[in-house]
Amino acid sequence: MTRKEYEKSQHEANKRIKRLRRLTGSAIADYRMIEDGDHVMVGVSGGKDSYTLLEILLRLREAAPVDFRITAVNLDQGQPGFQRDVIPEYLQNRGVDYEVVKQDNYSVVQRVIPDGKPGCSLCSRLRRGALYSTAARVGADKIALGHHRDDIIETLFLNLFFGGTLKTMPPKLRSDDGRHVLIRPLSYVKEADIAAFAREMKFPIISCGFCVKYENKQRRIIKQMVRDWEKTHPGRVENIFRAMSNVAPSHLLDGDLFDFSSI
Ligand SMILES: Nc1ncnc2c1ncn2[C@@H]1O[C@H](COP(=O)(O)OP(=O)(O)OP(=O)(O)O)[C@@H](O)[C@H]1O
Repeated sequence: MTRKEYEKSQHEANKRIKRLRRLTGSAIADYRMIEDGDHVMVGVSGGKDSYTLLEILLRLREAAPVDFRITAVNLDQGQPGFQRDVIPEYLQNRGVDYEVVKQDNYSVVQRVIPDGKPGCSLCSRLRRGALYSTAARVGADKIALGHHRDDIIETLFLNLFFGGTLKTMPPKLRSDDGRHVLIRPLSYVKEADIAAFAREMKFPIISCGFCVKYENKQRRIIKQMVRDWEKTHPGRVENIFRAMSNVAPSHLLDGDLFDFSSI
């Protein structure tokens, strides 16, 4: 790499960090995700998204006007080959309070889901349950997950194409039993920025044996569709994302959202 190329890449990296902080800060503010005195439990899976989430939250906390506590939690789901020492070692070195929780979801998914079928929804339900009970035990009032802008767009299309419903992953959600609040501080951040940041930070990424074996192929197809659009139709994906916060119930067909009979 020439000196000029090096300087350019440093400049890009600095801009990216600023963008990640700015977009995460905006999402937190727009949806009032974190308030003074909150205890935020960050789910860390060993993937690029949750390492990035944790790092950005730690940096924002240093400069934030509000005081909040962070506890990182890794759920060890018992999948074979899972490199269970990698995450605790990283968290220890980064100086973060953390817990590792063991729950053998792998055996449950293996028993219930035939090989080759997507196990993601069962897997995430089991994981969600374990994260909720851990949050209750450690006294966390918010649970932060590493989903990002692209996850939100893909989920919109998955629901549209296969669920016949117009919905996605919200940036903030109260659990069905009302006891927990999930937050997605990376909601405005593009996956490509996260991937580049994770490379620059050299996070010790470990793969989730689950997702490889029980992958949702439709999500992969939709991800590719969205990526193709980014190349062939610049601005289209941005518009789709903007549309989700610019909804006109009177120009849709759901009588529960708009009282058409009153017209
Ligand atoms: N084993 C786990 N322990 C703790 N939190 C988890 C675990 N698996 C997933 N999560 C949380 O749920 C989020 C979404 O999980 P998902 O499996 O969809 O992973 P992903 O989109 O590939 O993200 P990542 O890159 O962080 O793995 C993660 O970003 C993380 O915050």
